[in-house]
Amino acid sequence: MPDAYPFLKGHGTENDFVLLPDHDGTVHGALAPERVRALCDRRAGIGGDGVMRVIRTASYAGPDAGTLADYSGSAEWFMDYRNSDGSLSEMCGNGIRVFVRHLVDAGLVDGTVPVPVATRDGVKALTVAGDLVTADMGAPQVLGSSVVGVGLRSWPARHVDMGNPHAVAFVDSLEDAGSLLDPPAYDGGTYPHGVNVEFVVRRGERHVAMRVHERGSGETRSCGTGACAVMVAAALHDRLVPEGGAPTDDVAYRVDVPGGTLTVTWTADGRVLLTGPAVIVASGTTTL
Ligand SMILES: N[C@@H](CCC[C@H](N)C(=O)O)C(=O)O
Repeated sequence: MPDAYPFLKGHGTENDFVLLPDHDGTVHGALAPERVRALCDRRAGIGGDGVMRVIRTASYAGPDAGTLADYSGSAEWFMDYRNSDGSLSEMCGNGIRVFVRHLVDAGLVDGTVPVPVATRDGVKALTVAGDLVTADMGAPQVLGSSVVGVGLRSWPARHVDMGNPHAVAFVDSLEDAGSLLDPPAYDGGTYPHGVNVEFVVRRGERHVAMRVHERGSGETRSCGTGACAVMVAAALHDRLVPEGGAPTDDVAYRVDVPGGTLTVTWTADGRVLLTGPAVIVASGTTTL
């Protein structure tokens, strides 16, 4: 590994990421958890909710490379995503939108046509329209119910899988979840690999607001997969979509997060589309 190597910093609705270009897999080797933690450190590092290595799918040689090899024919680029604690996640909805913003800015893809990107949850298609980037997140899995807790309080939660696990709890006030410095309590039987927990309030018709405690990153200012899980839970609660079914027409919700606003659409053919801003705000070199 060189002494200094390039990085970029970007965010989507203030869910922020360090991007590490390593196109041919020659710069970083295995991305050790302690390096991810150092990069994400907001005082001693660059700061971020996660790290994304920008690597060609065919060049990735990590332990799960066998699965990803199936994707290399359909997606040139792989989003190698890590949470700020160094753990892997299958998917990151804001991250993949920032990832594609970088690919377009750098001239690595043609942003006028859908861009396929490989993730640990399969290949996603991204489209860019001005400031907005839309990720086709595929079909949600609605898996039943659970309970989450903060301190002495607990709430029923809907289990929605967007490639990664979510527990969505409707609350009276976003303040109910308190400071969220510690992870909410959850059922380890339902979520053996941990869970992202969303607290949701209604703001109006097809309009909700949320806070999130992300697995591996703590409370963040936004979570794209979380916004999708919240929208799915809200549309089911509002009976706009039948339990176990898909919408008859496209259904769209505005989802406010502390860092901005996302739009989530559940399409008549059962896919969830996540739309919002995504920007690159800095680039440089780092020795971390
Ligand atoms: N912020 C992301 C989700 C990142 C992964 C998550 N913390 C997990 O461990 O599943 C998003 O925008 O979806």
